[in-house]
Amino acid sequence: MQDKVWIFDTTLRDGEQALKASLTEEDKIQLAHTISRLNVDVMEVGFPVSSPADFRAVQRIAAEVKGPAICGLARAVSKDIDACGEALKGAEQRRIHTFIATSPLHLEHKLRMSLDDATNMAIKAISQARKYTDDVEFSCEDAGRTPHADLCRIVEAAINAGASTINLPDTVGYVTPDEYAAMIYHIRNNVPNIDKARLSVHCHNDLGLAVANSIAAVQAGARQIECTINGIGERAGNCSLEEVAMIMKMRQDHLKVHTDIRSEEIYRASRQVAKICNMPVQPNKAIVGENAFAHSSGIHQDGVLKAQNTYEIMAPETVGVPSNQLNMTSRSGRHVIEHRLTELGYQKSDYDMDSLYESFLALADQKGTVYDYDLEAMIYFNQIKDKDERYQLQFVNASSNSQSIASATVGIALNGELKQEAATGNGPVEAAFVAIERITGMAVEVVEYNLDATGKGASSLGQVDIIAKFDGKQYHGVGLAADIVEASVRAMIRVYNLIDRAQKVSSLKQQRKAG
Ligand SMILES: CC(=O)SCCNC(=O)CCNC(=O)[C@H](O)C(C)(C)COP(=O)(O)OP(=O)(O)OC[C@H]1O[C@@H](n2cnc3c(N)ncnc32)[C@H](O)[C@@H]1OP(=O)(O)O
Ligand SMILES: CC(C)C(=O)C(=O)O
Ligand SMILES: [Mg+2]
Repeated sequence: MQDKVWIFDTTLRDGEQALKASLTEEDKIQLAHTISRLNVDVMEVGFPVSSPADFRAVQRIAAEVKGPAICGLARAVSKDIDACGEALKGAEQRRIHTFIATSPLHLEHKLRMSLDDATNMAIKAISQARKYTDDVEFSCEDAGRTPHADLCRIVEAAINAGASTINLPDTVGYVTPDEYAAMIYHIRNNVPNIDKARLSVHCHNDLGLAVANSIAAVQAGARQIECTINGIGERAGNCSLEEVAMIMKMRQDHLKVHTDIRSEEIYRASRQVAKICNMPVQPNKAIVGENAFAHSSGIHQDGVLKAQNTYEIMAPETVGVPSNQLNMTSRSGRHVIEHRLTELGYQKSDYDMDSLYESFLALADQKGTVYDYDLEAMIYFNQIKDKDERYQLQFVNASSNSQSIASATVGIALNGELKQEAATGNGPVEAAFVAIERITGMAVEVVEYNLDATGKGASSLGQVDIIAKFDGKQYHGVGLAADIVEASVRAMIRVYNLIDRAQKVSSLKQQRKAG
């Protein structure tokens, strides 16, 4: 039987500490339900003494969220322990987590006390916490920079006072994996009552080692990892839950431990945390980043199409990602194009791959990603010529000020004939879009609108990216101009031209079927 490693999620405590705006009570409740679906063992959900709102949030989660033990954080101070104990009263399983710093640096400069004083405060706090629950965790803050002998003294005293979990945090993300493992071994071998407690680790990512340190600690005998979804937390963040959980799942053969995490819930939880916490996930983030299961180069795509595990060590579905993604770019090869066209219902006899690939590369070099509708257009028109576009921008005039609604006039050459319309809106971009809608007679739904500066300083160009929906399909338009309204209008006109081309492709397809 393999050992279980407990997963202690602290997204709603340490993770929340890093946010620009604290989470509301409702946000916390929603996320607490999501985190409990991951089947974590313990959820640290706040610091009840810190504010009335945090006290209420912890109290509500304790009453409403079933499954994991609900935990609150408290300094080794009487009023913190009472606040924590009171807030957790409604929980089926409750844990009080109390802590005090033990490193010489923190003792001297922050707490301004000796290790003996800190030890006495810890003993008092743990004994007080035990009046509320049998499940008390004690942390030696900044353990990573604390001499091993000092850690042994305070840990032994904490266990004698009634702590059943001992956490040794690398609070400032300073230590290396071998040093961290050595610390865990030292504590296991030199604290006489250590068998009465579970050893826990809590790593920060200042040097990018939080996950590696946590795994090294597990290999040295730690049996609880403290972590957060997407690795959010103070400064560079905490150890990421999804990464350690998947390391222990995918490398059980080597690590010989397991967790109870329901990995299929990971992606959903990650997206909710990113959204509610307003902390986007970087695209290349392991496990949950947008590119974690995306393949963009021809050799990789060919490999994955032949056998998925050539370039995927885990199936995307294992972490709740619906499927992998094969991006078509100028680094793609013929195999992926053929595969995509087969998925779209084409047979090899419908196109000449060599000439299609040539057009594909030309387009991919020009615009980056090639979409399905581009491929189809290439089949029907062989190549895409901008001069054939139905809608060509002639001019845009927009005016706005802080006191009245904005207005815009747009002129578009439609099959060579100038059409112009004026409209108003909440801002000049909206007004211009309404004017375009009037000219084209078609309403599109803007799903995403992104504005970026290309270049430096005030002379930089505005780049607008629009994802718009029309008739169930999505279209991507990009516009670049010194004026951001013009960039927006150019991006939108691109969308209308893509819709026009898709409509032409679809009527050609029907004619071909009929004839
Ligand atoms: C490593 C970590 O992540 S620890 C958790 C960090 N999280 C937070 O700090 C979020 C919640 N914190 C808060 O709301 C506030 O800081 C409070 C309510 C805890 C305290 O607020 P204040 O009383 O105004 O104190 P302030 O935050 O300015 O200073 C902290 C005080 O706690 C002391 N302290 C710090 N850690 C501990 C501890 N573990 N045990 C006892 N006292 C401690 C400090 O020495 C300082 O004491 P001093 O006032 O005697 O100098
Ligand atoms: C409170 C403790 C566990 C902490 O967050 C840290 O040391 O980083
Ligand atoms: Mg921390």
